[in-house]
Amino acid sequence: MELEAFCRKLPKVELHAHLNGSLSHSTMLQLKRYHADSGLTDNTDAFFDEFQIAAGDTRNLKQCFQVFRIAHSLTTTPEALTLATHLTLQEFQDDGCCYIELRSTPRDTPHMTKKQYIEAIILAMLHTPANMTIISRLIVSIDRRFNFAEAQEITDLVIEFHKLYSSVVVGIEISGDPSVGKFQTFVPLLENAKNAGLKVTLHCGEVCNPDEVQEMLDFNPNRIGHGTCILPRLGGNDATWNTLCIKKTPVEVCLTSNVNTKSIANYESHHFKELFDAGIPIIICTDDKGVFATSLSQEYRLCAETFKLDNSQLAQLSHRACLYIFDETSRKTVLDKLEHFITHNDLHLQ
Ligand SMILES: CNc1ncnc2c1ncn2[C@@H]1O[C@H](COP(=O)(O)O)[C@@H](O)[C@H]1O
Ligand SMILES: [Zn+2]
Repeated sequence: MELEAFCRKLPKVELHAHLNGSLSHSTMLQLKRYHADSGLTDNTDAFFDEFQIAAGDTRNLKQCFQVFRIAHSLTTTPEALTLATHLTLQEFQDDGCCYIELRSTPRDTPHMTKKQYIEAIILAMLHTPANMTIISRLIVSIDRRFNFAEAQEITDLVIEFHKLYSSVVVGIEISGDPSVGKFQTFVPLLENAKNAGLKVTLHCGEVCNPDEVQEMLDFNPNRIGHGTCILPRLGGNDATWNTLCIKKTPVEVCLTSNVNTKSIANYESHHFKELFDAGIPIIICTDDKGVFATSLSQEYRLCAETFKLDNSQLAQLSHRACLYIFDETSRKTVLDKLEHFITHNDLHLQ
């Protein structure tokens, strides 16, 4: 089987995907049509094409955070959010993804509150179109630029919704512009969420800030995203790298995102290699498949091509990723699917 086809067929789990960053060109067009049909204002025409990166182009992180506003102006009502969620889940399913933890930052808009924002995604996940088999769960995001009160409002909502819909709302995370805000602001809130049974993942080391990386690893999150500036050669230090090697905190690796935002110079020098060799759990993810014009199967293919992995090793990566999904009750279902694929394709796990 061709590598591209294999990567698409391989049952995969997506554990790091921001909803508004995952909107494809076609989803955005459908959202624009919904706006037109509903008589809602749509002011995205002038900069619509800036959202998805052009082939071969890069964008630094700061520029990246500007383009999310384009998607945000198309997801301001519960109906638009439902449509965006369903279309995005369908695309992940079509790409061979069988379980996804989608994450999103609740926003107050002229048409809904933060509470209605979260509720709309939960209901969209509970009431998927009939042909949808992908298992979807929600991680609620806190933006680093939020002050304590704003972050507390979101944490309280997540805990409340986790009690009501524990099968859907599985985690909380910190994201947003890494040069803004302080991790320590959110620690007491994350502790509360943890105590309420939620899992925690953190965007960690997207920019050089070894003190914060150390604080994050010492917090013992269930997973971290990116983990770029942890190795000494990438702006971390011996202490941060040693801590990661000892704790073996699972890392959500987003190759295209890291290279497109210039966090990493090129694929060959990506820290995947060191993480892999050190036996640190790796989960291949997309981050923002809409913004970076990628897909989960493309990330697996890139990984195989860059680091010379064979099909069994790719299956092993996907298999191992299943161990770190937040919804433990879905783990067996997902593993069974993958093991069935492995047996029927003559692949071998080590
Ligand atoms: C590229 N690396 C990244 N680093 C940090 N945060 C990121 C990100 N990519 C996306 N986000 C976060 O996700 C939001 C968009 O989705 P939602 O509105 O939440 O669904 C962005 O505004 C940012 O806060
Ligand atoms: Zn991210």
